[in-house]
Amino acid sequence: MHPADPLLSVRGLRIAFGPLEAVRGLSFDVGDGEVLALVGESGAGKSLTARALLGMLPREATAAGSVRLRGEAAELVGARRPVYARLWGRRIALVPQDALSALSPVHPVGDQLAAAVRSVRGVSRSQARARAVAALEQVGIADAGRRARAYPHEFSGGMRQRAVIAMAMINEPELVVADEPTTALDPDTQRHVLELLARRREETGASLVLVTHDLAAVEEHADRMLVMYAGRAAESGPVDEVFARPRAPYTAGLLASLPPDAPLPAGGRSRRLPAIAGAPPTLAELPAGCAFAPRCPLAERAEQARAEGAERAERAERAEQAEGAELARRAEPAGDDRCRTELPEPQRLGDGRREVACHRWSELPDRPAELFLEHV
Ligand SMILES: Nc1ncnc2c1ncn2[C@@H]1O[C@H](COP(=O)(O)OP(=O)(O)OP(=O)(O)O)[C@@H](O)[C@H]1O
Repeated sequence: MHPADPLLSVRGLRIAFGPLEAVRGLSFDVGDGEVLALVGESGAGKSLTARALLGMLPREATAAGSVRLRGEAAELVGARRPVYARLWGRRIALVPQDALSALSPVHPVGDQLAAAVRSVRGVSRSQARARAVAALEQVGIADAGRRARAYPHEFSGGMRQRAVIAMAMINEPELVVADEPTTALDPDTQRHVLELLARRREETGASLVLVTHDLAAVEEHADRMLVMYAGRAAESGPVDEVFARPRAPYTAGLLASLPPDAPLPAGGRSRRLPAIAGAPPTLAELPAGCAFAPRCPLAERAEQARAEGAERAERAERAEQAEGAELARRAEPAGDDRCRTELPEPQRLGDGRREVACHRWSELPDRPAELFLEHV
């Protein structure tokens, strides 16, 4: 890769379990110091994508496509363990969902951090130890010298997650992949841990791929977002632009279900929010065209228009108005069935920083949340 290339470049990534494809041709870049959020409902393929970047896919998964890290000669998709072992901690690191799975229960936390330092740098035991204590201090663990001697089970959930962030950052990797790093925590701790992750990222200048369901966190901490649906990108672009004007109906539906900042109406204890009806398809039942079509108000509107057009044409035909039938057929340009039959490919919009994979993105109204209100 050229020095001007992005730090990470993913092209046509596919991840399958036997005949079932969970990630179906995903391409994206991550620039230096950039925070890219991967969002989308459960099962969209976010975690698998994150794990593919780290060479940590489940054994039974097969991967195809390309993952390149700038400066690495090796193609990382399908790379053998020694290739990744060279990168782990030094160039790429994981902040997992579950801190306990990342920490050994039988060694004090400080020893684990020190071992991580020594695995990468030729420093003495006492230097590594000092570095471990400093790393715990950097993530806001008070009395770090004493706490370094404690075992993971002696830490609270929030402290463990901080320790895992310290571990991921200790050798200042260029790319950190955080897979739902706060889901196991209570909301207040979630906020603090995310802020900490963002601060450490900034201090080290690392790039971050953040897998999350939390759109408020995306708005606050990410530069760009990639919205995934059924293993593909529905939309991607700078966070402020996507939030201000989503282009894919799926993104619009996700954003519409975010609680608004405005206070509740007087006397109201809750408000009904627009929501996307239904659930994503399972891997075994992916629809032929756009996977979102069965839940998409634009696809539904087109379907209706098509049905009405066909009905009018039929009526005209019955009345032997051949000309009328032809006109009725032509009068419904929005009524074609591309959504149900053709997989939408990502298209670049404007200056190329945004992409959308939707046949009907140009039909999305200015206030798309209203499209989803009908489904509440
Ligand atoms: N080891 C596995 N064997 C079979 N299918 C799997 C395996 N791991 C993941 N999958 C399937 O791949 C799809 C994508 O999973 P993935 O965990 O990447 O989704 P996700 O978007 O991260 O969801 P969540 O937000 O719930 O973590 C899901 O349908 C999941 O059931």
